[in-house]
Amino acid sequence: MTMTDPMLRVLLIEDDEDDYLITEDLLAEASPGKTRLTWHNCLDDGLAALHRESFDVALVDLRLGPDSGLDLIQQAKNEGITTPFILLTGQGDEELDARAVELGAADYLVKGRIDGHALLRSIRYAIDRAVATEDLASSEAQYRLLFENNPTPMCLAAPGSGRMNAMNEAARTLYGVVLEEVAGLNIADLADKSLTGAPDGDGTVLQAGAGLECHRTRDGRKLIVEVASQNITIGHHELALFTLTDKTAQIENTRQLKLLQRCIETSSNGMVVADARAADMPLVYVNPTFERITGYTAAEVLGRNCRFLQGDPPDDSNMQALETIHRGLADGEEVSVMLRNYRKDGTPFWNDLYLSPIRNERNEITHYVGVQNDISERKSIEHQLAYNSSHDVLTQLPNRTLLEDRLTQACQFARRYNRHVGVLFIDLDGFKLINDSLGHRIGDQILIEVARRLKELVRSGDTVARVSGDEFVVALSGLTHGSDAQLVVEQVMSTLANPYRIGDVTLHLTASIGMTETDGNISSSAELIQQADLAMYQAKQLGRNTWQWFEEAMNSQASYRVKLRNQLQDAIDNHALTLYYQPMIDSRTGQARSVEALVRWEHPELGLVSPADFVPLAEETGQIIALGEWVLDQACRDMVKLHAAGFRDCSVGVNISPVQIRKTDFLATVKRALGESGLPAQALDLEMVESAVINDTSQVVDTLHKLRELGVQISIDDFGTGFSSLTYIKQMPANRIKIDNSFIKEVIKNRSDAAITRGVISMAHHLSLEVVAEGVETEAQANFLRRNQCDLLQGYAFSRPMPFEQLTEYMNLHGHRGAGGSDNAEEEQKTVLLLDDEVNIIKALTRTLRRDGYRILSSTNISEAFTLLAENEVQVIISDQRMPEMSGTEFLSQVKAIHPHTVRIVLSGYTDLKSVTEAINQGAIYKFLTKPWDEKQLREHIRQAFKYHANMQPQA
Ligand SMILES: Nc1nc2c(ncn2[C@@H]2O[C@H](COP(=O)(O)O[C@H]3[C@@H](O)[C@H](n4cnc5c(=O)[nH]c(N)nc54)O[C@@H]3COP(=O)(O)O)[C@@H](O)[C@H]2O)c(=O)[nH]1
Repeated sequence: MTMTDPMLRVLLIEDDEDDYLITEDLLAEASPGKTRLTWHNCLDDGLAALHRESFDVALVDLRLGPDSGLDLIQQAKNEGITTPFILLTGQGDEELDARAVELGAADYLVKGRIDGHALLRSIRYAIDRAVATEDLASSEAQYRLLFENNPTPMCLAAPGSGRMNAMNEAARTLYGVVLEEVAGLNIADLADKSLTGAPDGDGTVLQAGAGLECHRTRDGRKLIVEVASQNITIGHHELALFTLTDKTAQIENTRQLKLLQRCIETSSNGMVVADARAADMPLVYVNPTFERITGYTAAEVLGRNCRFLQGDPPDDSNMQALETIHRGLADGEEVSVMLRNYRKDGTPFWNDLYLSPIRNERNEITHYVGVQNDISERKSIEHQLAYNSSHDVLTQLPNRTLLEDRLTQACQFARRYNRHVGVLFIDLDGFKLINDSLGHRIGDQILIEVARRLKELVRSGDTVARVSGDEFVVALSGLTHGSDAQLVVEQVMSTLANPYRIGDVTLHLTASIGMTETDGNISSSAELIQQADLAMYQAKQLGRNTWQWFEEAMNSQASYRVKLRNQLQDAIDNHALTLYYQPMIDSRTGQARSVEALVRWEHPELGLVSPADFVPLAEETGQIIALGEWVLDQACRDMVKLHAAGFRDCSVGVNISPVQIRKTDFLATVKRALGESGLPAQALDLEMVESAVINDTSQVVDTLHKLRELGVQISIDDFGTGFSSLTYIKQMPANRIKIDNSFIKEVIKNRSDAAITRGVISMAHHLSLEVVAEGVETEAQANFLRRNQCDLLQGYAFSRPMPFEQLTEYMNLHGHRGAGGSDNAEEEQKTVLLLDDEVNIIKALTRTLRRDGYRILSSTNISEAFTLLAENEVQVIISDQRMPEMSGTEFLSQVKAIHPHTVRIVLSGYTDLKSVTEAINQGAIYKFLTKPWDEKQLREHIRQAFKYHANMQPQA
């Protein structure tokens, strides 16, 4: 029955026509005119009708000729026919009834037992059921469609076992599962089994009752899934419905966003965001660094345009930068500018600002982000560097670069206005000495003071510059005449000569000044400085503390010196130097027992160059250090060879420049030379002029003492030409004095020279020093010197300086083949005299010293001691201080005068400081030892005393 056809359309498939007629009657009786019955009498026709037409119900007889109504129903169902069936049979049969229902028949009626109403009721019931079943099927299909096509991935699984019942397409796509696989899956198969515990959702909000799980797709991709489940019943089945929302991308995005936020928050750059669409572009975000740089809090600035940073009134220096910003804003482009901004407290800072537009998907500018960097510190360093590159840090004076600049300007001015420029090159005399001896702190103070005095002296348009350590330049501009510079130089000289008071120290300084002048027509300002420098050098040569004008000839001298200096450096580097040796002859034996090493330069063009020509230059340039080291090393090596040839007692004198000895590592240099060559320290004699210690006492004298302790010998060279001050001689722990050849030259004719020579020999001997006469050219000179007990003679009379190869030959003829210092031979002669009025002390001392094998003489009274000294060769005397006849120091003072070569020691139980100090100062005693004595120490003192004596003595 349809809306268009109100008749009930009934199909009867029945092989018995009577039954058809009966059925027709029954229907007509029960529902007259309301049914339309169609009859077919066999299975095939019935089925064809069912396919062809639409019926509300089909009544099917059980027996259809050879066929069964049940087969028809089954076939019809199989072929998709949904028409409800009622099975008609001739008899009741329960089994048949059940089978019919099983096949989908709506009812089972027994023919002959039903009336029209029952039939109609059964038909209506069958139709209703069919409609209900169809409705249900359609609703099921709708739900399946909804499930299958739901965009949210979903699964249905058995609640207990988790066996998968269904997975919708979204879920299958998500996990990469094909439909056929679903039945074999378990809900647990979706989870990532390598991980335990819930993943970090990074604050992702989940629906109530849901949880996050780590899952894996079939191809191994990791998923973070929000899983929610609920139990549902479908049909009579209890099922769990899982909704699986993929949160992987969302969580990753959240993480990225948070990271980005943290970066912005912790950035060392200030960051601001302004809303480009709101009126006046207010700030909508500032990061903490912005707050730190500017001093404003976010709350104070959000909603405001950031121009408040530009100060009130706005800083004019920002004009150009602001223009760039406005242009960038108008063009929607990025800009980078440097702004002078102001913090909340009003202090300015340099803001290195980078402004960039942010666009939305439609390419519209929505915001501007500004990245700011406080570069105030960098700016100030740049400023400082710029200043330092043109100024001297210590004195704050312009340096050479700025000086040259100013000189160039001064020359331009001079050319234009017909004026002159004067340049004074000032070098402080002996400043290095002050620096080295009093320390850099005092040196620096002096330089600052010099700078101050010079600045005070010149006019404002003039320039005072510091061009190196102790060198200053004064540039005088706009002079009417070049010679006007002379007026200034005199003032400079006298100003600088005023005393310098630095703390407790008062110092006097002079300066050597070179001057030049120009009318401005020069090729470069550097040339002008160089001219003044050359003139200054000339002033130095003239004895310092003076000034000198530049002359053209100085240029060629200077270039010769520069050439020579370079060539000398090559000679040092390429070992083009050589050593000559000149023997020193023992005046008593006539044998050579010492030699002096004298350096020579084998110059490719000039031939053999004398050290007199290049040593002073090397001293000036500092090349003497490398040169001197080479000489020392070579001399030690040569001497070891000479010793090996049998001349073991021969020592070598090496000239040491004051520049060398002042170097703090000089001691180490000597030790290294001795160590590397194997030469005994006693065989090395360092010859130095007395001026080496002048003004520079403490450090140099200390070094000399340490050298003496090593056993190295010290000679005072060129004695008589310098101060010949006894104070210096006393300070220098020397063994020898070398009388300068200027005294020897005329010694046999000139009474003064003879007197001086005799006096020096005598004084030296009284100081237990050996004397060498230099420049002995004649036998007569030699005889005079011998008669006056000069110990050693050196000069052309015996030999000129010669190369080492010749020296060996010379030594074979004139040298002394020494025993090489056999300890036993020396010890046999070692005699010590003990003087003490207490016998027990004598005995105790004898016991102590006997162990060292000395010959021991002793006495308890002074006159006997004098007798013993006259009769015996005594080297060391130990005397008591408190004796009845006279004090020990008095006794030893007398002994010194008579037996100067003895080594004299006081051993005392009490200390009269005054007499002891006097005795020591007069050189009467070598050591002052106290009673009671430490045996070991005493023996060591005596051993040292013998050694000291041996070193003092001319070698036999
Ligand atoms: N710092 C160093 N100075 C050195 C070194 N080698 C040499 N010098 C010094 O150079 C100066 C010149 O030395 P030189 O030309 O070698 O002259 C020496 C002798 O040759 C010369 N002499 C020797 N005997 C005579 C003589 O009978 N008559 C005479 N007219 N001259 C003679 O005297 C010079 C030795 O001088 P001195 O050193 O003072 O004993 C000179 O000052 C050398 O010191 C070096 O390696 N380092």
